[in-house]
Amino acid sequence: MKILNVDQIRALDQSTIQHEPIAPINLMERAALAFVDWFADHFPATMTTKIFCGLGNNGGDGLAIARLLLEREYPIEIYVVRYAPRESDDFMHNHRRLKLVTENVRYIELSHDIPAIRHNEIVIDAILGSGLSRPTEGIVKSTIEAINRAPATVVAVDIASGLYTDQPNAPTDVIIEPDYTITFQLPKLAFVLPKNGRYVGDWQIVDIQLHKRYIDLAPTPYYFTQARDARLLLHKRDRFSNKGSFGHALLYVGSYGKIGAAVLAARACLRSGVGLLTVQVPGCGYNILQTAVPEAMCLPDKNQQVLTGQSEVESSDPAEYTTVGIGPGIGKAPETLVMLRELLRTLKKPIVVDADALNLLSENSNLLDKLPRNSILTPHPKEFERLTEKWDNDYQKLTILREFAKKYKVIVVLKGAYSAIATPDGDIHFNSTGNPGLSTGGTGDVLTGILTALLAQGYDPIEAAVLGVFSHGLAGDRAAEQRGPIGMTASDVVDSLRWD
Ligand SMILES: NC(=O)C1=CN([C@@H]2O[C@H](COP(=O)(O)OP(=O)(O)OC[C@H]3O[C@@H](n4cnc5c(N)ncnc54)[C@H](OP(=O)(O)O)[C@@H]3O)[C@@H](O)[C@H]2O)[C@H](O)CC1
Ligand SMILES: [K+]
Repeated sequence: MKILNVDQIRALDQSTIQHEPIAPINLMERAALAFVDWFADHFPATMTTKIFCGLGNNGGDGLAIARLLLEREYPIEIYVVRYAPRESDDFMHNHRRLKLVTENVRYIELSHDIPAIRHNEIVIDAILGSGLSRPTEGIVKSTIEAINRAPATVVAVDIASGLYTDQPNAPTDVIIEPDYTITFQLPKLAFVLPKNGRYVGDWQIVDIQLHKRYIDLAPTPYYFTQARDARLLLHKRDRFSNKGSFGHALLYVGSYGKIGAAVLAARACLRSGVGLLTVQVPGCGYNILQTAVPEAMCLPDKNQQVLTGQSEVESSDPAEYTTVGIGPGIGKAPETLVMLRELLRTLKKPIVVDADALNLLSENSNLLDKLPRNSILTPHPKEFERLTEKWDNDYQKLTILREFAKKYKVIVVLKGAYSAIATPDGDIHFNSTGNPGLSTGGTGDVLTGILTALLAQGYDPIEAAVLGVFSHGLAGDRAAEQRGPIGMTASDVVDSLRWD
């Protein structure tokens, strides 16, 4: 699913009006109805609902929502925040329609007009939407502060008032802090950025049938991966396939004290459909790996403690494998750096690079140029910062991320809530799955195993990254259902992987 910018959203609105065709006021009615359907599914008609409307189209939505909720017999109190002399046409139209069914519309011009809000009430925020053009001030700001102080449940219409759709807010900006945001048709870039968490709450998209062809043709670097997008990427298995059809992956993982990382990555790789798996671990990991993961072949490194790439048994030529994953638990020993350097010198096919392999790259940045094209790097924000530079805000971080992926022609999975996957073409795919339970040791090793398995099976590297990150998050969501987000472990994530 695409994420469009404010100008495109406005143009999409116009395109829908022209091509459907539909009168603007009827489109507003459709949006209001979609909101009210969601609202009625979540809150009973016994709860007092205070709705705060601005003077633009977001406020117009609010007035239409108020009328529709009155029809459904919700006890509604309607407040219009009169911050300017002019209202939008569709606001005025809905104002007139509302006045036909109720006299009960109050106006907030001064602070003392702001009502007290109690804890068992619901607030609907329709003050400002995607038309925000400057920081909130005056009576708008005071109303938002009063709503934020109140103990009520707050639901934002389209986007929290005061939050920019696709540009950074200043730290001093006053913005609604909703429990829910019900947004129209498309996700907004602001929703997937970490600093905005409290200004978004639990967000959901409602479909208002905006012009599909416009959306299909609109250029954007930003995408949001949902289940239906991920499902399209999944390769079907041929009935006559054999284990040779799904590649042979090599994992360079583990060091003394961190063989668990090797086990997790190996298990995840096997649970993600790799044909054959060989795991190279330091000598000390041999018995552990062979016992814990009998499905994998094991190459014990000559060195007992760290990886050097030299094996006890036979010399492993990484080029003979379909792909390589490197990093989980490997540490940063000088011998391991030599191994990484040699790997990057000789290998020309995409690999997966994680954890200490990334830290070795940031300490030896001349190696970045040597990364095979379309390799997948999986840093968390601290690792990414070490590879690049500090950022001031989430938008600047996205710019740095895109530039890095373009410059080195690699795919970067920046891990976190809504992991951001940057491609060498400059696109960013935000992931929709996952939960705070994934913030536990070993889940990154699991992701490396998954991505390595997908590359081994011949997935296009961008598709491997998008699908792998989605499936990892989904497994995390299943694990959280079973164990709860606090009790779940990385092993639970491996056990929850499913590919259907
Ligand atoms: N496109 C869609 O999918 C649909 C959107 N709908 C709803 O429409 C809003 C966007 O409506 P719009 O009128 O463009 O914007 P707002 O309601 O946010 O308000 C704009 C007016 O507010 C002024 N403004 C901007 N910032 C501030 C501020 N900080 N304080 C006070 N006033 C502010 C702005 O003034 P300008 O000087 O910038 O012109 C405007 O006067 C969208 O969010 C949806 O809720 C639909 O109804 C259906 C389809
Ligand atoms: K709003």
